[in-house]
Amino acid sequence: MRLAFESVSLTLSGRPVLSGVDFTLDAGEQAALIGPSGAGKTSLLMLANTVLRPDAGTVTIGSANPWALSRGELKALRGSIGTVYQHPPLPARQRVVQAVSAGRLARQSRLAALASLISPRDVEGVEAALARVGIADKLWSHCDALSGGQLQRVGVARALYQAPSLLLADEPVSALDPRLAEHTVQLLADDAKSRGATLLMSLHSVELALAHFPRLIGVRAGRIAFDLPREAVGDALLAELYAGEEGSADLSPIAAPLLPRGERC
Ligand SMILES: Nc1ncnc2c1ncn2[C@@H]1O[C@H](COP(=O)(O)OP(=O)(O)OP(=O)(O)O)[C@@H](O)[C@H]1O
Repeated sequence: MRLAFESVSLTLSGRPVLSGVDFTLDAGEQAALIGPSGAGKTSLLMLANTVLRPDAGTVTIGSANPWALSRGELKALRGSIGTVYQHPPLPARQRVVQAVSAGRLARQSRLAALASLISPRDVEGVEAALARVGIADKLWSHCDALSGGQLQRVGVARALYQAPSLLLADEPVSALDPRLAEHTVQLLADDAKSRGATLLMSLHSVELALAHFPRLIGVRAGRIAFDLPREAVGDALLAELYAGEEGSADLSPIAAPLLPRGERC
């Protein structure tokens, strides 16, 4: 599914967050969003999944402007967009099987969705998605009994189960150890590729972005700083992108974003 931003601007609580954002991902294309904390990566992803509405400019998903659609059409469009959140918004007492099943809710009638929330119908399918992220044993656990990393993997399994045409991921591996992070980014990239889905993923790790994505979009202070094939993203460009980040003076431009979020704040 194609995703296009044209001169998109966003203001939140009276504060300009994004301005003049232009880029296009063709159907099946994959790109990583990188940039310093507070640059606007999450906001951009929330515009792409229609959680936020732009103040100016146009977001086009497939061939549709979501904000020109009827309620029913918008619901259908949202069903074809999957988002992996850094902190998956899962109710504490919900069971993992229900959380993952919910990935397909938007595609069901209201009645079927309600019934499946109470008693998931495709337990095998959900278990298979959980197995892909290594936590099939958590199928019947409550979400509040999981670690942060396990919760992130539930969020990934939910997106895999949904199999959306446009997959958006916001720091989906920030709570995972390096080996699991590597595996999970590869899993999402392979899954999107095998289905011809479009993938846009924000990452603090420039190393992961360079290793797994053919195209990198750098965001700084609410603007696109660069949008280039990975071969063209060198140290000087990265140093400029992350200039002023705490600790960046002591670290190579590549190493700085590799540090876990908490250690950079
Ligand atoms: N609801 C809000 N009201 C006002 N400002 C907001 C709101 N949400 C985010 N912002 C601001 O918008 C800017 C962009 O935030 P955003 O979360 O999109 O950045 P980010 O690049 O994803 O950051 P990080 O890498 O730390 O997650 C930040 O300066 C943030 O403080």
